[in-house]
Amino acid sequence: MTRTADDPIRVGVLGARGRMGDEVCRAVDCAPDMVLVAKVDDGDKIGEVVDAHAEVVVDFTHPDVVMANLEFCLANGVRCVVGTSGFDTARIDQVRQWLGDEPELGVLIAPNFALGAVLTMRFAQLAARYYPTVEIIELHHNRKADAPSGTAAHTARMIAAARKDAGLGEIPDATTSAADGARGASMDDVRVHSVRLSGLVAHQEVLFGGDGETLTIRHDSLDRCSFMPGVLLGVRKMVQRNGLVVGLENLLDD
Ligand SMILES: NC(=O)C1=CN([C@@H]2O[C@H](COP(=O)(O)OP(=O)(O)OC[C@H]3O[C@@H](n4cnc5c(N)ncnc54)[C@H](OP(=O)(O)O)[C@@H]3O)[C@@H](O)[C@H]2O)C=CC1
Ligand SMILES: O=C(O)C1=N[C@H](C(=O)O)C[C@H](O)C1
Repeated sequence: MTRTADDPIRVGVLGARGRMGDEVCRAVDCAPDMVLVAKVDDGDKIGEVVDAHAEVVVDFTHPDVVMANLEFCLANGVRCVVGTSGFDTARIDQVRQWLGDEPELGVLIAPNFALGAVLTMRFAQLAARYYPTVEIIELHHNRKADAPSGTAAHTARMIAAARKDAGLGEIPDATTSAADGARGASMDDVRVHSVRLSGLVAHQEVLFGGDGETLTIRHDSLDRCSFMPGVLLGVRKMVQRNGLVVGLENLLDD
């Protein structure tokens, strides 16, 4: 279907009964320039998004199913805004391959849609070159499916790239662990510690250490509404943009 600027964006939501999906359905319902045309959860047929002529699908499902969802949407001409975690370099390359050399569809994969989380990652990337040591602590509700968080993995990747550009070597660490996991997981050679507690939503600290000083950058999502402006921005941008975008930061200054 061809769209005019006045047409509301037809949005489908995958994972619609989940914590994030439910919030996204409400945000889309309240957006004057969007219409919610399909709500799909586990056990429903994903083909509903095609039958309903969704232009953009928002996926907040599970790392185990998101790739199949993406493959289906792209094969059926539906643009995608993806919040689901679990995207490593291999998955990102696969999505790029599905889109092809001259993409006619757009996909946004955003490890975190909260403005403060995006800024935390940018600030961490800026600070990384100046400090010999850095570790990440991510803290989430205890019903989260995966660890470490997608945001922490992305932050570690950004820090590792900045350290490499600055010619910094391995992070010095003289500790011998007496218990498995005591030093967290190594993501791109950056230590990531995952805390899971009821009562939490989504939080992250990036700790830098130098000579006689530390710098801590912390972000807290206290409510899932913190993700909604980013999700809606992603939908508005990706309805008209082709190709793969990884990270909301790449759409903020457009
Ligand atoms: N990028 C970001 O800013 C954010 C990303 N996330 C990520 O989003 C994902 C979802 O998080 P959250 O909402 O808390 O998780 P939930 O478990 O609350 O929601 C996921 C929903 O997806 C459903 N589902 C499972 N498989 C399918 C499928 N094949 N098709 C459609 N729906 C399916 C689940 O159903 P059932 O329970 O029956 O299996 C569930 O209702 C996670 O990967 C999380 O890390 C979360 C917050 C912010
Ligand atoms: O599961 C969550 O809740 C979140 N998941 C994303 C992640 O894995 O980074 C984003 C945010 O941290 C909330």
